[in-house]
Amino acid sequence: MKSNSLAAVVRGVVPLLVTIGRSMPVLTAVWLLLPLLLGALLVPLFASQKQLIDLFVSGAGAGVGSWSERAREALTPLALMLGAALLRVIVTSAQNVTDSHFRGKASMLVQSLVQQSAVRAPLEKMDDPVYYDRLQRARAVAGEDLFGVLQNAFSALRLATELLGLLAVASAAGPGIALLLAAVFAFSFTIRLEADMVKRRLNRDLTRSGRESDYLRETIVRPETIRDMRIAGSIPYLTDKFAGGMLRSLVLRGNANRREIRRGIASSAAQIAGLFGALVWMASRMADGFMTAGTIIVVFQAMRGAYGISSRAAFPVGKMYIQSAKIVDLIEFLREAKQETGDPSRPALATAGKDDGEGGAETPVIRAATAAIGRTGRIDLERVSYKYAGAASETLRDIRLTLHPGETVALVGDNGAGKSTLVKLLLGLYRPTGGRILWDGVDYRELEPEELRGRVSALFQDFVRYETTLRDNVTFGRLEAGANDESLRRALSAASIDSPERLAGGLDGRVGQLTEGGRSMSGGEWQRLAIARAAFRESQLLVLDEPTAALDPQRESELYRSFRELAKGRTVLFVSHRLGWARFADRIVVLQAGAIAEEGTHDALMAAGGEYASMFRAQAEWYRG
Ligand SMILES: Nc1ncnc2c1ncn2[C@@H]1O[C@H](COP(=O)(O)OP(=O)(O)OP(=O)(O)O)[C@@H](O)[C@H]1O
Repeated sequence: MKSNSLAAVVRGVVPLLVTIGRSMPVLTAVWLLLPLLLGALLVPLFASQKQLIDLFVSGAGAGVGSWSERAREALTPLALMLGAALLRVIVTSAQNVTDSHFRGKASMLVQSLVQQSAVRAPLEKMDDPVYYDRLQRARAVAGEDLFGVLQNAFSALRLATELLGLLAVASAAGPGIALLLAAVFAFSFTIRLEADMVKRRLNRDLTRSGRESDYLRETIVRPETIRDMRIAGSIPYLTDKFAGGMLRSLVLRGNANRREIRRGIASSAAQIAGLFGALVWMASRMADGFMTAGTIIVVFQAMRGAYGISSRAAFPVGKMYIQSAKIVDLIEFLREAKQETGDPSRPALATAGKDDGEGGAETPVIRAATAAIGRTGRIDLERVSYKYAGAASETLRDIRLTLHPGETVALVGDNGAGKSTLVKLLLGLYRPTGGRILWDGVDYRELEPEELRGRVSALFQDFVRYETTLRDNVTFGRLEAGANDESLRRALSAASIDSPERLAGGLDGRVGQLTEGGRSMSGGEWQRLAIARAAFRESQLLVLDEPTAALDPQRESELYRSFRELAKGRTVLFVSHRLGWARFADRIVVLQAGAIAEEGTHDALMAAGGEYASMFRAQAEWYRG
């Protein structure tokens, strides 16, 4: 067993319990204390048993003569024994109820912590495969493994407190007996745990290699395989391979079983020797009049109880060893996320310039900036550049661009030119790695992220399909304001959905296949819903990244007709490869390999005969051809 495994269990489980305890201190305290109480109750239970045995078996009740007198004398220990036994039953039931409640709530809490960490993380993080992978692992551990980890931690705690109670009982015969019991327990437990771990690892390895055996077992007897193998003369090779694999796993399992049996024998021998030694010693003390029969019997019981624990505890502790690495991973993920994003109530937009570890607390600068935002809605990009983490070169270089209030700008360019990246910077989802973006002269870094979020809306290429009601799909665009049916219908109509009844049986009709009776939708219908969602936000800047990619020509022209409605009173930036759309923009910006190649109206760019003109002619030619 690796020496750092126990450290990993402690490093994982303790901070996990601290994290949970901070959010639900009472429930955690009760969850931890009930097993302690159960262990402590063993002491009066055994003490009263000892008293009763001494009273009736050895007649040790000094000065007590008749049976009736002894019976009277026995009332107190009897009441104590019954009381302790009854209390243990009650505490056990309370503990079972608390345990399942605690585990359910704790699992919910940790899952929500992981979710909060993910939604608050700067969006650039999602582009980092290492982070994304860790997030997925943390999500899986919080969702699937945590329940089991807490169950094992609870079993281990319960057995540990019971062991402490039994040690306290054994110490009635003297500290030497308690020490002997502790030493035999430690020996038995360690070797049983080791045997358990060896079997677990073997099972894990055999599950992997077993997949190949399963595959061969299935494949070898298929007619097409037999035909193929006969022609190739490979029958003996595959059957030998299968038999060899099976034999190997049999040998390994046999070795592990024999090892477990040897460990079991060693453990039992140590336990019997311990028990025998203790009995001999106690009997000799009894002969000297220093020990009663009651003490010997209860200590004997305590020792047997502790030995039982040594084999029962191997299972939950062994499982925790296996799970500890995942829990350490989860805890580190949560810790790092907290350090990076601070206060959970803070936003998901990139909080550039607020990496002060304070989670972006509101400062006078930010307040003043927020008050200034939105007076006119002019957006300036000043020498903006952007480089993805781990990328060899910059995706955007030296972008200088102004979006005037109410203007419609088309952003065009080849695949990979950097259009979507520019969109994310404009929306405040990414922070520029060079230069700055200003809204009415105020640097994005000084703006309150919620304020900025309130002024922008977007439709992304990879728009989300919310498998809920039609109404939710639209109102998710602006949850804070109450939505009446009329405004919802207006937004739907701007996305060329004139009849929600026809689409999904009404505003409250369900869409998607998640629930029974949900209307399954085509890609284009989902896209129109996403457009309606973006339209529903009363934003100053509307960004549409390929808004028509999934639409058929009929829907596309319908959307074009409602586009003016969509653009009314706001600045619109849209990205499209269909240059027919760009023709109607106030201005066209052509991006080429991360830099602005040209800029102007359709007519001006066509007259200039540059990149845009050649792209437009190529597309027009293609349609004509
Ligand atoms: N997460 C990322 N990490 C590294 N490079 C990236 C990442 N995302 C995009 N890129 C690279 O940045 C460049 C610009 O990508 P972007 O998606 O902004 O281009 P685009 O103009 O929108 O392309 P398209 O027209 O195909 O949608 C591409 O070369 C792309 O490979």
